[in-house]
Formats: sequence, C-alpha cells, structure tokens
Amino acid sequence: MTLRFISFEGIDGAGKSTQIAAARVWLECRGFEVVATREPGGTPLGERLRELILQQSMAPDTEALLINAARAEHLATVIRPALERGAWVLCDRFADSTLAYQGYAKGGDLAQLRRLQRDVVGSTLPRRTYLFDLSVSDAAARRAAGREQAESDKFERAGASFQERVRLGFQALAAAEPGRFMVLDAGLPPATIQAQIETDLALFHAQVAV
Ligand SMILES: Nc1ncnc2c1ncn2[C@@H]1O[C@H](COP(=O)(O)OP(=O)(O)OP(=O)(O)O)[C@@H](O)[C@H]1O
Ligand SMILES: Cc1cn([C@H]2C[C@H](O)[C@@H](COP(=O)(O)O)O2)c(=O)[nH]c1=O
Repeated sequence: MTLRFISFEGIDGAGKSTQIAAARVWLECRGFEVVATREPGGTPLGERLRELILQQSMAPDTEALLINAARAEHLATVIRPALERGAWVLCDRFADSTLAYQGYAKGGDLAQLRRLQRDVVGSTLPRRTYLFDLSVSDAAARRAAGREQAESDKFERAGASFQERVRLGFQALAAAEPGRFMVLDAGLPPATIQAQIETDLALFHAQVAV
C-alpha cells in the first residue's frame, strides 16, 4: 500500500519544495495522479495546527502530540485514500522530521517519539525518502535570499546549532535505513538534483509497476 509514498526531508531551505514540483511534473507526464502535500499540514485542520506548531512556543510533549495529531488527520483524509486509489503521494516532510527536529535537535526521547509514530502511522511509511543534505550556512543563505525574515518560523529562528543538530539527525536516520533513504547533495544545481531524482523514480517506478 505504501509503494507510491515518497517523502522529501532535510533542513529548512535545502530545496525540497523545488524538487517536489519537478517530480510531480515528471510523474504527471507519465499519466499518474500525484498528490503533493506537506507536514505539518496537508488538511484544513492540519494547516490550522501548523500555524500553532510553527509560531507558538510550547512544551516538547505538546509539540510532538500536535504534530502527530496533524499527521493522523493527514493520513486518514489525504494520504491513505490517495494511496488506496493508486495515486503517488509526494510528501514535503513526514515522520523523519519529527525524529530529527523533536528528537535529535530538541533532545526529545527518541524511543517515545518512535512509539507515538508507530501508533499514529502504523504501516503507512514512505517507500522512498529523498534527503536533501546541505550545509546549514548554505541553507540559511538560500532562505535569506528567498524570503523576508518576518516570514520565518520558530524552527528557522532557532539558530545554526539547532539546524546543525537537525542535519546530523537526518544523516543518522539515513545511515540506519540506507534502503529507504537516498541522500542527495543539495548543494548541486537544481537541474542536476532533478536528474538524479528522475533516474531514481524511473527505477523505482519500474519496480512498482511489476
Ligand atoms: N539546488 C539549488 N541550488 C540553489 N538554490 C536552490 C536549489 N534548490 C532550491 N533553491 C532555492 O533555495 C530556496 C529554498 O528552496 P525550497 O523552497 O525548495 O526549499 P525547502 O527545502 O522546501 O525549504 P523549507 O524547508 O524552508 O520549506 C528557494 O529560493 C529555491 O529557489
Ligand atoms: C513535519 C515536521 C516539521 N517540523 C518543522 C520543520 C520546519 O521547520 C517546519 C515546517 O516548515 P516547512 O517550511 O514546511 O519545511 O516544521 C518539525 O519540527 N517536526 C515535524 O515533524
């Protein structure tokens, strides 16, 4: 059921949204339905929770529970129905972000976060995860060039050492599951990364089709 479920992960500003848009076009040109979505968010309720999660300071357990509440709604009303009708789901962040941000970067208990994840996500896990690996300074420069500071959220404002811990967290997650993760050098030009993803999607699509 999760064969066409793909997540895109990485620190803030690493280039995920840019490549999701390209992957969407690639798949749609081949006749597939694509649902491109994001976390936290992806549903009307999830987008309201996103505002709180990204802007409001809160206790660590509250944050993890709200993120997972948004995820439960997202899975029930968007992700699972899309996968069941055969659509591809391209998700801008999923459960790995919770382990990287709330776990590795904020110091949350990884075992507890994984238990919560198991309860909420069950077996609806991405079959492929593209990790956009980029230096914290390059990502910050991209964010600064791409938008006004006033639009930044609390995670982006948490500083370079926080983003560094997020990056290391993602690298640890990728090392533990090399079959699911494909680590991309997000410092390469967009067209190069797009070609790498398209090559991978072509192989991946062939496996799904048989
Ligand atoms: N490979 C790249 N090289 C240089 N700039 C890039 C590259 N990919 C994306 N960008 C630019 O960097 C900025 C951030 O890209 P994008 O929004 O795709 O990142 P993101 O990972 O989705 O960010 P966020 O996590 O903050 O939503 C944008 O201005 C985008 O045009
Ligand atoms: C899913 C998820 C997200 N976050 C953080 C990571 C980012 O800073 C924001 C989302 O912003 P983006 O522009 O959509 O990338 O939320 C988190 O801390 N934990 C999570 O599980």
